[in-house]
Amino acid sequence: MIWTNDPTRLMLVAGISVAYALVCLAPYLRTRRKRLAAARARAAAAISPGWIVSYASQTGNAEELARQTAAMLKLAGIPARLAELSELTADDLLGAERLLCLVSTYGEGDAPDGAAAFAGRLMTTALPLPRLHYAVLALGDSAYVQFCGFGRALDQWLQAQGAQSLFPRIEVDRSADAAIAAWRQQLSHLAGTSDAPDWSAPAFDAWRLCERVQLNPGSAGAPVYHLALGPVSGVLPDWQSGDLVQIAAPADPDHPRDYSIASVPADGRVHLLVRLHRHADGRHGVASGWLTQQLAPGGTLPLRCRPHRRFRLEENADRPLILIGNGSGIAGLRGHLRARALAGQDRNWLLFGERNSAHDFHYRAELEALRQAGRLTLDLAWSRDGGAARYVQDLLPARAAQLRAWVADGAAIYVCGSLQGMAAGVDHALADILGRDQLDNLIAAKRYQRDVY
Ligand SMILES: Cc1cc2nc3c(=O)[nH]c(=O)nc-3n(C[C@H](O)[C@H](O)[C@H](O)COP(=O)(O)O)c2cc1C
Repeated sequence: MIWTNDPTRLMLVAGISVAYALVCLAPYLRTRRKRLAAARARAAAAISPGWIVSYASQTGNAEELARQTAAMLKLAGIPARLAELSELTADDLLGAERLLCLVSTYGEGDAPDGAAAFAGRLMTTALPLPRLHYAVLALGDSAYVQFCGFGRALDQWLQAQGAQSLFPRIEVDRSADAAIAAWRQQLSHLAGTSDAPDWSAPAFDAWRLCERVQLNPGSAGAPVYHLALGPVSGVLPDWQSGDLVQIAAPADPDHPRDYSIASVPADGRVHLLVRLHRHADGRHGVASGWLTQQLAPGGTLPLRCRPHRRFRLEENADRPLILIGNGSGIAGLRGHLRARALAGQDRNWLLFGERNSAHDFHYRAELEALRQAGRLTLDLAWSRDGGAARYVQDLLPARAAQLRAWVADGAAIYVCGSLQGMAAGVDHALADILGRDQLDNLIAAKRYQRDVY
């Protein structure tokens, strides 16, 4: 060992030692820095992923496609947040890199109920979104004047905020397969994957018409029929009250029609209420004419059940229920009443409107039996009977206190029936009684659900 007291030499030795230590430490520090950065990035991605798949859907088509979109991205190794459009905040949009929007249109070019808050809150403001890349899949029906109105409005708003479109908006006319395939192809391209799962909708099964009864003989309105259907295979699918079926009429198989299910699986049959539609020139509607006039009892029809997530009871199953509807809208509400009877839930209030009590009181016997058993509060409006309340919405003002009390007690409100007249009338009456803010809160809490058409 060489020892020295020379301060210059000592300084030199110390300097060399520090430099050596730094050389040894550098790779460790570099690796640690990288590890920490990766962990930070992972945490950031978990909180606000770069990709958001958002949907606005009334009867579940856009929601289902959004789920499939998110699943496909996941398969390609891209974690995306799946969110209803109204869940997104300005910060979510400012922080996201890619936003895929799958949205339908309702009313007359309007946003679906679940997106009304987004349309009102964010689409009326200016947000700088130059970092955001987005794509829109707009679902609609070209029979409406405002075809894909909400999808188009959303696209325009995003563009106006400086967001960059990943590819031109794709519009889906009545669930057309070609447009959905185009969206899938764009996604495969974006995600860099070619082994995406097939998105074909579930197949139709053969069902049998077991029973058909006209519910309103003598009515001033079009005939309404109760249909009971059973699967030819004998195996009943599992559905929940509030769900829909799609039926493909032989004369128009590419455009299946949706009907609300009026029964529960415990009934052993799918019950539907079908009103015979008549065009101005006297021709019958393609699907309703076939189901109510041509198809003979015992005949078969192609049918598939469709979950209607926005109209199921789900987390409202234990709440008091206020059911409001008119005409054939009683179908979806009756499904809920049957589910409630099975579950032993007695806090049910039905407000229903039709033309004449003598002819149009669909399911009168069973509704009155429920009322007599103390399992249903029943309020009726007959537009042709000359009573004080003509339409179902006219029943509400006189019952404002009771309605507020039920809502304060945690009730959920389900509305089923005509969009024209009824849905808007009921919405205005509810807003007058509860206040628009409370009604918006009920929508956000999924305690105000609508199946209107
Ligand atoms: C009452 C009602 C109103 C509708 N209004 C429009 C409309 O104004 N424009 C349009 O393009 N489609 C309209 N549609 C068609 C829906 O957008 C279309 O059926 C879509 O596939 C529904 O998707 P969803 O299940 O995700 O809500 C309407 C449908 C219903 C039942």
